[in-house]
Order: sequence, then structure tokens, then C-alpha cells
Amino acid sequence: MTGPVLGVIADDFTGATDIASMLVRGGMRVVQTIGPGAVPLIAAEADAVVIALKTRSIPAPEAVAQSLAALDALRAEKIPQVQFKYCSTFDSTPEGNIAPVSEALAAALGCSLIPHVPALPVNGRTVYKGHLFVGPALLHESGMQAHPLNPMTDANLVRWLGRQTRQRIDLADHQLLSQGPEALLTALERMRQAGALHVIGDAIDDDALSIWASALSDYPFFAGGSGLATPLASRLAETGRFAAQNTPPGFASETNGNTLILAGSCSAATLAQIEAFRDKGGQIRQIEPIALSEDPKAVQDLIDWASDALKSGPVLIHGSARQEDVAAAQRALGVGRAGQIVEAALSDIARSLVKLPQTGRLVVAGGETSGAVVSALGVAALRIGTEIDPGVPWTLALGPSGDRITPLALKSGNFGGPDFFLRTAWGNA
Ligand SMILES: Nc1ncnc2c1ncn2[C@@H]1O[C@H](COP(=O)(O)OP(=O)(O)OP(=O)(O)O)[C@@H](O)[C@H]1O
Ligand SMILES: O=C(O)[C@@H](O)C(=O)CO
Repeated sequence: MTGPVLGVIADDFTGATDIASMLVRGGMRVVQTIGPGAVPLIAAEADAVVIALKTRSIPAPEAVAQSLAALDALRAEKIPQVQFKYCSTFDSTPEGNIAPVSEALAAALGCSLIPHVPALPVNGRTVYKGHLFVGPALLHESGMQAHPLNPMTDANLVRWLGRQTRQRIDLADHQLLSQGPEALLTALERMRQAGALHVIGDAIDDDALSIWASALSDYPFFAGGSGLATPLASRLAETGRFAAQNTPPGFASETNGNTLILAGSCSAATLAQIEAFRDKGGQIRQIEPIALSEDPKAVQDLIDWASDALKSGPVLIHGSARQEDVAAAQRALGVGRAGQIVEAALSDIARSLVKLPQTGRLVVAGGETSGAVVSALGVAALRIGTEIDPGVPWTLALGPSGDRITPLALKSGNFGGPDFFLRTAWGNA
């Protein structure tokens, strides 16, 4: 029982912290690295290593190259089991990147079957007969059909993945799962022998995920969301692969100073969390990309305001805006530039404020936003601590030589309850 038993390659930053948190729930000590560079530095202290990449929306050949480099880092640590983690809403386009990346990783590992388990029931993402639901709605009627980068216009995952590959795709459906892990394993082997490379897995609840976890506990490679992580970790502990721990570190309470929240996500969940913070009388400012593009000094003004405001309480700064305001900014500046202006401003604010004694901890909302802020702060790795809400843990951000940067929470846009910011700002998180 030495060294990590599971390695994860995640296609975005908040998705990486999501699965890292789910593995902690299952009793694992988990570290997350930003890219593969810090893996040799930190892997030895963990049961699972999660490598965060930013490959979800880049061209497939680049995503494949970066994912293979991450796999090399995991193999150098002799980690026996690997998951490719993608979004529980299967975020991808007809070009990829789920099929190209998973196929390249499977080939490098000598695996001829790729089980996919995207479901995350705790956050409402379930798969039935190969169709992905978000809460009560089919994926393509859930709002995801209007996603700016990867509009998800078909809930049938076998069909959707089929647009990304010529390989055969089979379905392991709910009825098969109900026969238990042995029957599932036998069926997977039969599908492999019949020529399938990919198998989309149903899972409508945590019981189904436990069956998947039992069936896959000896599989060297599989792909999917973070839902499988807790039951898999429990299964690996039960079978003696690592010694489970029950008390993850609570990094947020280790510092004085107030919470700084930076939000770039424009998701419904994040907008509601911002309103709850405002209703509670929290100190709050909005940044607007059009105004910023005309007055670059505005960022410094905000930094000056926030460094003072943080002395008396938590602060929230958001680019996040309603769809019509985002659309207006995108029309004026272009989609890419509008986003970059917000990301650059939030990154500058984080860089300036994080080192002040009045800043006790940092919360960032949104995957792209988190990627920008984490890069600006020079974060190389995160130790994963207690869970705030499903898929969102407190972490301790470390620099390239293991130096402490700040307690940090990275929140996927749609994750967290309405009081998420309140709890990170005023405690009980
Ligand atoms: N007012 C605004 N106008 C235009 N773009 C904005 C505005 N506010 C934020 N943005 C941009 O919108 C994008 C939001 O993406 P991000 O990945 O951070 O959130 P998300 O998609 O909700 O999160 P996740 O990927 O975790 O689901 C960022 O690039 C951000 O800079
Ligand atoms: O799987 C999820 O839903 C999240 O971890 C994520 O990747 C959101 O972008």
C-alpha cells in the first residue's frame, strides 16, 4: 500500500476539484496538480492524484497530446488505475474531445474497452437507456443546448459519441445493471469481444454507481464524471488497496482574514448565489467588460476598494451577468475578448489581493474563470480538504516548490446551493 492507487486526468479545473472532492468523500487522501508538472513533487503523499488540464474546448489533437503527457506522469508514479474525467453533462462537440482523448489514453494503456460512466445523481445528472438527464429534463432541453462552446443538442449519448468516432459504441443499460456487478462484467467482456470499443453506462442513482464501482474496481482505465468516484474509493478501501481516512483537513478555518469571492460564471446557480450574498448585505462590486475595455484603470480602483473592504468583511467581485447583458458585451467586443477581459480583471484582482493579511481565503466560480485565476496565482498543486457542497471542496493552493499560497475553493458554474457564497464567507462551510 505505497503510493497512489488511482490517477485521474480531468479536462477542466473545476471538474478536477469536483472529482478530487468525491474521492476524499470515499476516504482518500487526494492531491490535484495543475498540469502534470507537480506530480513527482506531491504524488507520494496521496492515495489519488488528479491532474487538472484545460482540454475540454481546445482542438482534439492538442487535447490528446496534453492528456498523453498527463498519462506519462501518472505512469511514472506506477499508478495502476486511470480515469479520464469529463463533465457530467458530457460537454463535447462532434469533433471531440471525449472520443479522441479516451481512445488515445486507452490505446496507450493497451485497453480495448472504454466504459463511460458520466452520471452524477447527487447533482441531478442521470443516464437512462443511454439518455442523459439534467434534473427532470433531457440534456438537450436543459439549457445545455445553448452552451456557448459546446451546445449539447442530443441527449442520446451513444448517438452523440458516435459523431466523434468510427468505433463501435454499445450501451450497458439499467436492466443489465440491475443484475449486479458480475453480470455487468460478463456483459462488458462480451461487448468487447463483439468489437465494441466504447460502452455508455446507465446510472440513475447511487446504487447503480456502486454496481459500476464493483465491476470496474480492477479495470485499468475508464472514463466519465465524478459520480463514480466515491463508491469506487470505498470499494478500493474495502478491498485493501489503501487505508481510508475520515477526517479531511479543513483549510478554510486555518487562517484569519476575510473571504474574497471572484465570480465569472454566468450560470443560473452562480447568479442566484450572488443575489443571496447581496441580500445578506455583503460588500459587492460588478465588473462590466465594455466599461473595463474603455477604462483599464478601473481594475486598480477595484483592487484599492477591495483591499480596504476586506478589512471589515467578505468581498464578492463578479463579472457574472444575465444572458442579455453578456450577449450585449459579446456583440460589442466579440465572445472571446469579452470573456478574456473579465478573466484578466479577476486574475489581476486575485494576484493583488491574495497576499494581503486581510484576505483569508479565496473562492472562484466558473471553470474558465478558475483556470485563469489559478494560472495567474502560479498554483502548481492543491491539497484537497473538506467538502463545502457536493463537488466543491476547500483546498490549499501550493506554489511550484510546495509553498503555501492560499486556502482556495474552485466552484463549477452550476454547483453549490443558493447559500454557497454565504457559507464560504461567514462560516459553517
Ligand atoms: N459580463 C460578462 N460578459 C461577457 N463574458 C463574461 C461576463 N462575465 C463573465 N464572462 C465570461 O464568461 C465565461 C464563463 O465561463 P466559466 O467557465 O468561468 O463559467 P461556467 O461555464 O458557468 O462554469 P463551468 O465551466 O464550471 O460550468 C468566462 O470566460 C467569463 O470571463
Ligand atoms: O462533471 C461536472 O459536472 C463538473 O465536474 C464539471 O466538469 C463542470 O464543468
